[in-house]
Amino acid sequence: MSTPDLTRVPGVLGRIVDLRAGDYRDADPALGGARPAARRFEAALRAPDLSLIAEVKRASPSQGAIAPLDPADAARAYAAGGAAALSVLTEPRYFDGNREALLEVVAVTDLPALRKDFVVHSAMLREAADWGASAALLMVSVLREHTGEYLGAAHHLGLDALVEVHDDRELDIALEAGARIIGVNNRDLTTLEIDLNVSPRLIRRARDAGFAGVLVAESGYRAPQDIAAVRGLADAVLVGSSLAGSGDLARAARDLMTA
Ligand SMILES: O=P(O)(O)OC[C@@H](O)[C@@H](O)c1c[nH]c2ccccc12
Repeated sequence: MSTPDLTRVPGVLGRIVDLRAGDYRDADPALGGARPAARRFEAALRAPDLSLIAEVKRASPSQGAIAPLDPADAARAYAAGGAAALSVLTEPRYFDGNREALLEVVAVTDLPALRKDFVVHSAMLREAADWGASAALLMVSVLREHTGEYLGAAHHLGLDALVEVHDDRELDIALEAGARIIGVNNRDLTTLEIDLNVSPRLIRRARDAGFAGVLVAESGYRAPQDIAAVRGLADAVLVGSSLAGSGDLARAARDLMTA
């Protein structure tokens, strides 16, 4: 597999992916044999109502420390609060994530889990599958023209892929690559600024282009009114900070999704 040219990735995102690429520089790129596709993450988001993907997020570059969550406790609380799927940060420096967080979450719930990291090496996908994740995040802002290749690798490993975009050009790449699940990030990861109009706009564009897969609105959702803007448009919302910092994760998840 080829390595994306990370020198073109700007801002905060560029710093994070550089460090991640360093972490995996000597990792074995082999994917191993094909694994069966369970499609559990995708299936969980295909419910008639708007689904919640709740994120185990202890810190972020924009906020610093959010809450010292115990991943297993957080996963149980999110499940009790009605989440359809979970997202677990495994990036260590900026998000205080790690492998153990994902392993603990997978051990205590039946909900499908997404490995949320800055995938820049095929070994990161093999790990995601080995650790029990149902899906991995693939960021078009990082992978660019390699997105299709990484999508193929994820599928080879039996993983679903959440292919993340933030603008029109990235959406075109995701559609062309054959993504089955597309996430639209309201946050510009190069500046960390949030614009809640990005998701509805690009989700409409994807549907107008005939995309029949799953669409996820990501980042910046704090109140039921924010969620209202993507009801009937998105299949799911991905929410981290506002739930993680709430003190009562089950209740916060339930309240946020109540129309
Ligand atoms: O904490 P928020 O604003 O609810 O956002 C959650 C999630 O969308 C965000 O953590 C995220 C979206 N894409 C990413 C890529 C890498 C790291 C983090 C992210």
